[in-house]
Amino acid sequence: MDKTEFDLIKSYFAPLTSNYPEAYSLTNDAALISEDPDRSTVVTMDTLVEGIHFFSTDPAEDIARKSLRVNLSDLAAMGAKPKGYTLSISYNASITSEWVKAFTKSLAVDQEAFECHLLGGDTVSTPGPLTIAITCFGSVPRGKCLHRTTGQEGDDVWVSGTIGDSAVGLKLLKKEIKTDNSRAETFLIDRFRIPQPRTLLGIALLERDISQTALDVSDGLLADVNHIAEGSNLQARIISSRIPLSKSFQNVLKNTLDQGIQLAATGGDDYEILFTTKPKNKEKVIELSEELNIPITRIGALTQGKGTLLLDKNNNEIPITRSGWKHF
Ligand SMILES: Nc1ncnc2c1ncn2[C@@H]1O[C@H](COP(=O)(O)OP(=O)(O)OP(=O)(O)O)[C@@H](O)[C@H]1O
Ligand SMILES: Cc1ncc(C[n+]2csc(CCOP(=O)(O)O)c2C)c(N)n1
Ligand SMILES: [Mg+2]
Repeated sequence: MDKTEFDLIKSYFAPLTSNYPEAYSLTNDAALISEDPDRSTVVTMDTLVEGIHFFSTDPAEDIARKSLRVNLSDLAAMGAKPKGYTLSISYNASITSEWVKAFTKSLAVDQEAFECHLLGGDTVSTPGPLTIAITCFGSVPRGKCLHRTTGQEGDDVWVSGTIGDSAVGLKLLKKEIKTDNSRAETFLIDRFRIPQPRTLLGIALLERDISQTALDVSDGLLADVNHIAEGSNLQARIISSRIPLSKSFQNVLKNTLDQGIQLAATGGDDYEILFTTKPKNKEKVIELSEELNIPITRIGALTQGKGTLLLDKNNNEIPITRSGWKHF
């Protein structure tokens, strides 16, 4: 690294606070967050570690986007509007100032797109892998948010976007599978590297009272829906044929689609919103899907019982050995 930590902060990080005066251009020890009496602040954090969450060969721009966007996805799952974030980077010896320049340039673009600002952070060195930790702040109407524990018996289970693209993108990057369809390959790898937080969907679900129960799919669809099942003391019944798969996913896995659906249901890194609603809200969900131009698919329901079942067309349970990512 040819710059000191103070040079990095001044050259690359301070400009990211330019639309947030209470960060004082990173010249103080900390920043302020002014409170709005009508809103509650939502806070979440996610840490990304090289080799665990991304590859050292991923472009700096994509590592930046992924670090911020996985946090924005958590805010969306709470129904929150993004506001700002703090950023801690543990640099190892392979990181150059050119890398930091590309990383912060990409953050600037996302800040604009998602209307959130850098508030502060921390800069350290590490003998270990590059590690990026972001704490993100957002806001909701005072005291109101989407929960994991409020599912009701008879609720429909819905999911945004398509599921499983990232898991296939990861397998392509790891060369565990191959395809000669280069357009599909690029699409799937982009889905792995560049999550699309469903910010407007989360806000609309909460503010229009369409749903009170949601989370974002990060570990794996079945593992994550099970948080809602467990938290709500109910059983989630997911119909395997209803899980939305992209054309690229289907094309690349066309010879092994049965295993492919299991990969989609458990692979993780989707960053789509999974939510439940009363069946009477079906039309509102369909209207919202059209308004936001995001596919939203009904994939199952909550019933009396325990746990999460993946069901085939004949309502028989499909056995699953691993429902999602586990760090240990
Ligand atoms: N080390 C920790 N200390 C305090 N709270 C934690 C810690 N780890 C997780 N949590 C809290 O536990 C809850 C669940 O966190 P978890 O990381 O499993 O969910 P998530 O962030 O939605 O998933 P993912 O990390 O896969 O995106 C959150 O409320 C989170 O703030
Ligand atoms: C290089 C590489 N190998 C494997 C994966 C898969 N992966 C890692 S963590 C995680 C769950 C979400 O993380 P967390 O629970 O920490 O938020 C998933 C699906 C990846 N993203 N990158
Ligand atoms: Mg987390």
